[in-house]
Amino acid sequence: MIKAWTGNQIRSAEAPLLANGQGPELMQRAAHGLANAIVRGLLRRRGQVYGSTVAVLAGSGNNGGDALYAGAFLARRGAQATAVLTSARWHTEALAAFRRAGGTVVQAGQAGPALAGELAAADVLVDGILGTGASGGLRGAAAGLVAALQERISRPTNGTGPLVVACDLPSGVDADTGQLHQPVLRADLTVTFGGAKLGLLTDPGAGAAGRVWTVDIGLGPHLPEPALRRLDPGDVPALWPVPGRSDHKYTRGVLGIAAGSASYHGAALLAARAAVATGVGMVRYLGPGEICGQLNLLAPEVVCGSGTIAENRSQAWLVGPGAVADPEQAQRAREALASGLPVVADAGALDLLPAELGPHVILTPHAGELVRVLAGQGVSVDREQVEASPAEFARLAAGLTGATVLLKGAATVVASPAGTLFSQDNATAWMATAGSGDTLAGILGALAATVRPQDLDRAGIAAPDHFAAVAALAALVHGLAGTAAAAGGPTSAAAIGHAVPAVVRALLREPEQRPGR
Ligand SMILES: NC(=O)C1=CN([C@@H]2O[C@H](COP(=O)(O)OP(=O)(O)OC[C@H]3O[C@@H](n4cnc5c(N)ncnc54)[C@H](OP(=O)(O)O)[C@@H]3O)[C@@H](O)[C@H]2O)[C@H](O)CC1
Ligand SMILES: [K+]
Repeated sequence: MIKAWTGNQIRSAEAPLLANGQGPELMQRAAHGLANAIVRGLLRRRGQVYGSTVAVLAGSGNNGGDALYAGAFLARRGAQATAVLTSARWHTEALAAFRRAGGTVVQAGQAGPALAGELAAADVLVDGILGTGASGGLRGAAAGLVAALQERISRPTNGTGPLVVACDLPSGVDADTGQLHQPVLRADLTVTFGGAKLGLLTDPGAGAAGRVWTVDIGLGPHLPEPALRRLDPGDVPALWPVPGRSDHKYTRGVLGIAAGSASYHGAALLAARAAVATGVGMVRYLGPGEICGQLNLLAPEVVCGSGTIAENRSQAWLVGPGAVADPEQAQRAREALASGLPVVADAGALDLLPAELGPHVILTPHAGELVRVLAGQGVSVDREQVEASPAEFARLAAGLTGATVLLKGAATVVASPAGTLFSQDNATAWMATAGSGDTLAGILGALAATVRPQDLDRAGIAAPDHFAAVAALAALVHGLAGTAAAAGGPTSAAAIGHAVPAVVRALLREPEQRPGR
């Protein structure tokens, strides 16, 4: 499990060590970690550090200090290092060490217009302007320089242009929300200290951070419960509802699905097939007879039922996909939402939410649907605002509705009503295709019906976060299945579902054979 904290949590963990006079030692550990990561990057790209050109953008605070010490280390390894001071103040000892190591220093405010071009030609560009002490976005000369660099360095680089390495976080990324305060120089790699920052694992910050590498600087004993968690493939075996010898279909768990409508069949078919592929004791289906007929052909494992939610005993319900303008499906969704059973509420069901919900109800909106969910709670936001700060709005929606909220996106974020966050970044952009969300809903429904609370407890997930963890697990498996189905090219929602069994099989195998490694 990958854990992340807010900037303030990291700073508070650092406080007792600073009070003990260990500040310089922490900075040395951070700088060494940063320099080592850059050395590895240079070796991969050029085969050697000697003779490479390294440009360090250094702000006035300790973030600039870390970057300057790392620059000094690289200069001693034979790199030609240049520091660009973006403020009239700087970290005195670090700059002195940088100069002693042979580094060249320029002031951003005094440099001519050619500076950005020169920096863009370096082998490595280190962004050490702002760290956790930032307030808002870049200002003054730093803002001008980064805006000019943004124009010159296109991302993704496909291996051309400098290796951009962010020191602790890309300057302009809000450590606590992932919001971007432009201009932000998108990094290939972010080397973060003491613990990952929340804003590096949630969009849009995650998109600006590139790969995130955490350097242990000894804050561990002082860190509180993380503000955000990310499940990784290694977490799956402990959480997966692997059937036991004495299990039968009812003890494994039954998922009821009330999805689809006369005019929309596909969503129900995709969700039901994905649920079957995920491994569930049984899938019951309630909905139009034409869809039952198609399910008989495409997923004969699914049992078509009739009557009410209460009359079709299930461990969990999935309601909403493709359920448009269908009063019977709407009635079933309302019943399921009031049943007290775990419910995955997607698409059409998001417009039918009662005033009182609990964490066992998992809402699965995309950004546009979250806008509607929030409007139902009296909060007026637009899609752009949600996309600019998805973690913040997912948490707000969870808090207001009382439900668990899985907000779909490049990095999918899950918020529990208790305020805990998960984020999963396992998907590929090829998965942005119609029906992909229905497949996710089917996977999640199956897991909501089958994951055992005692396994979640044993994995250290507190009861109020159980359903958020189940949603994160579904997002992880959906992302890995989509990545496997796409295999670097186009894919379809049905193909994502088909890929689930093989992905789960591999996840349950020995560690070195797991996908996503
Ligand atoms: N947390 C740890 O365990 C460790 C952290 N390290 C590193 O330290 C930084 C945090 O350092 P800090 O000095 O507190 O803050 P910053 O380096 O982020 O910079 C704050 C200064 O920057 C100026 N500032 C603030 N906002 C802006 C802005 N929007 N635009 C331009 N400049 C801004 C401000 O200075 P002024 O002179 O302008 O007032 C701030 O004082 C952390 O991120 C780590 O990299 C340790 O080295 C290791 C342990
Ligand atoms: K930075």
